[in-house]
Amino acid sequence: MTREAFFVIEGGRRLRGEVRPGGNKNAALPLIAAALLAEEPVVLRNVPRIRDVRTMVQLLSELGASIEELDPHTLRIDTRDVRPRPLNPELCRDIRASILLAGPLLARFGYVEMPPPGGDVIGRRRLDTHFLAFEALGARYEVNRIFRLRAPDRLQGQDILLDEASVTATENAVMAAALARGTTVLRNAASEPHVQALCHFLNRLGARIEGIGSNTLVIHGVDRLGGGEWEIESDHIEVGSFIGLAALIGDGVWIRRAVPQHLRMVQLVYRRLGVHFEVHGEDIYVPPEQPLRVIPDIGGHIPKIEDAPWPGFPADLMSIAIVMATQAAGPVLFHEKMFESRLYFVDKLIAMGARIVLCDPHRCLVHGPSPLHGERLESPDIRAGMALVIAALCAEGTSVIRNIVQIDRGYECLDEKLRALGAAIERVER
Ligand SMILES: CC(=O)N[C@H]1[C@@H](OP(=O)(O)OP(=O)(O)OC[C@H]2O[C@@H](n3ccc(=O)[nH]c3=O)[C@H](O)[C@@H]2O)O[C@H](CO)[C@@H](O)[C@@H]1O
Ligand SMILES: C=C(OP(=O)(O)O)C(=O)O
Repeated sequence: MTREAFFVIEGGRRLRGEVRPGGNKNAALPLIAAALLAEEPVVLRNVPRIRDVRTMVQLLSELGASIEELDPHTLRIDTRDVRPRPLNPELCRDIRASILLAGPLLARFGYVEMPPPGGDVIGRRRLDTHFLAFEALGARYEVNRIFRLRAPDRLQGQDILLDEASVTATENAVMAAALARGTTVLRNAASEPHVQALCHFLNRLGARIEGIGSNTLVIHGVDRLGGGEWEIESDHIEVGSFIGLAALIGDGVWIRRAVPQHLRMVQLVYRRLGVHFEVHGEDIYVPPEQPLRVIPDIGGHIPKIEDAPWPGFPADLMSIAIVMATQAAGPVLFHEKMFESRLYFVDKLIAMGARIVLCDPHRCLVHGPSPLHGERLESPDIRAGMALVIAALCAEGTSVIRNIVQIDRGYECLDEKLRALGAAIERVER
């Protein structure tokens, strides 16, 4: 019988001290996939020990890669013995990032057959942009219950306009184009920190990618990629989550190695909720006693918080910002433009006492502050799960959060980190 894990949280404790975020999940996953392109071993440091990474590692191992854990956060990946084999459908369904195996496998073997990916249930997650890019590079594809991609002749560089700035589609296109014949120009490319990390890592292995950080990438195909090492940066979404938590119930919290360069938009948007944090070199300090108050737009208008591709406000911080808004005085409109079902979790916040109107699947109006009380909750996805943990830590009384397997997908040792800050949170397994 499989055991179920849940969090039991006693709200109302003030948090104080310091916390160190894990490596960026959405960087680790494409970097592990990119190891398939390298003809020599690669070493990845600061790899987060989270479920999604374990699944990705298992997928590569089943393909024949040899993966050694040099220390708890360092992987040495050698893919020289990888051969084209059917991919495990259950593992593919577990994570969205399994689709990231398509680009490197296509570039390396000219053929991929794979089951569809899974990932967070936050709305329909289209893959059309991935196939648009592969087709432009010369691949043919069939999409039935499984995806089949064929490019018997080497992929050929092209000038490609992506129909949306999809993160994983950009990563797949870059990996496929890195070994293509000739030059690819990838327009309307995503430029999130993890996309940039992938491009820099590939360059370290010998790829020739220009325009990193912009929305036009120029990829000069090379004949081979060698080995190399890379240190994954801290997860800016985890940092944004801790800032939110510390602003609500912190008595002074330091976040170490917090990649402040990736938090400029977060800082602007959190300011609308009256939340401030200080940057001290690579660290961030969230001061206590923040007067959480929604700052109206010029003219006294109700402000709006919406997500957008980088350098816009990250979609993965919307749920966190919504919980923050429940404790800030005044009204604020949230417009979730990227995912169709991410906002449904606000029903759980309403059950805890939050004053929120879900206007439609994409918009909700939050009017705080409202005291929250403990509830029995279920975590629908990683970020809503983290948002519910924050709400439970703010609430009066005890909350039970089930389905924390979702939270474990993206946050490493969350309960241990929170306990070290003074939170009353226990992981219970039954
Ligand atoms: C493994 C991984 O890296 N997952 C991340 C990746 O998912 P993923 O790569 O799947 O997300 P995409 O960037 O493809 O798209 C996310 C959503 O935004 C919409 N969209 C996208 C681009 C655009 O210009 N306009 C637009 O509306 C898409 O239709 C989709 O509904 O990026 C998402 C957006 O940052 C994050 O939430 C996920 O955590
Ligand atoms: C949506 C997320 O992840 P994935 O794309 O892996 O489902 C996330 O990290 O919030």
